[in-house]
Amino acid sequence: MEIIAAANYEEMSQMAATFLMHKVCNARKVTLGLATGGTPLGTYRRLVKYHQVEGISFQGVQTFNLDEYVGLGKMHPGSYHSYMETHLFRWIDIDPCQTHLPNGEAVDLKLECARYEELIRSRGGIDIQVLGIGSNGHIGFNEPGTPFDTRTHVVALADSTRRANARYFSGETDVPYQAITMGIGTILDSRQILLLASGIGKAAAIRHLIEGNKDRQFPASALLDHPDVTVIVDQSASN
Ligand SMILES: O=P(O)(O)OC[C@H]1O[C@](O)(CO)[C@@H](O)[C@@H]1O
Repeated sequence: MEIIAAANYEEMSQMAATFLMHKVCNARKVTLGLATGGTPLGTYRRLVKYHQVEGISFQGVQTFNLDEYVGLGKMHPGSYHSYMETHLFRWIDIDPCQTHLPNGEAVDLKLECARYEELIRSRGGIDIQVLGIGSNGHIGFNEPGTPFDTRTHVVALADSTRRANARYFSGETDVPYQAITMGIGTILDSRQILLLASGIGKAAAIRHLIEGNKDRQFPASALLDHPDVTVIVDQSASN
């Protein structure tokens, strides 16, 4: 695991965008695994700039997002479909047929998880998976206690996660109770992983990760088994 220290959020975002652009520019086709939340927003802003200012094309890129809330329509402002459209997809020339998220409105959620898992596999797997980290160590929506070999599945969200994400809704009561998330096993299948952490609220989680003890109660520690993980942390997250 390579740990890179950035001075601040802006530098972390620039480093992450450069890392991703390197892959996009050097391969005819690339599959990115994408995350939501506050952390990757600056990275996405920079990817948009690479397209709009430098003319870099995303036509050879396909994407798979980590997760989606159960019960929210794609157009719901709190959905991750909506987040991705607002912050990235609508501003770049990516083919909409090449952007994938789980369908949180599926009638049969188990079937939807199997479909998503199979789609990732049949499309050749993920080249680089971008991850944020929850203050409790969650990756995607895999909460503490999740076995490290899980595939895409439905999860009950931890109260702390619902509280942390209430800022994207009109209040905590509006935050869904369940989500579909790639499993930890699905994430570990990615050929490369780029984990980003910013802010003092992530410092304890980053310390825990760097300590290097695998622990099911700390989902991010599953990454210790992966051969190609880069972690970019800003100064406040590395304290
Ligand atoms: O980047 P944030 O907003 O701190 O969120 C961290 C993590 O929490 C989630 O938003 C889920 O709660 C993940 O998607 C994200 O990686």
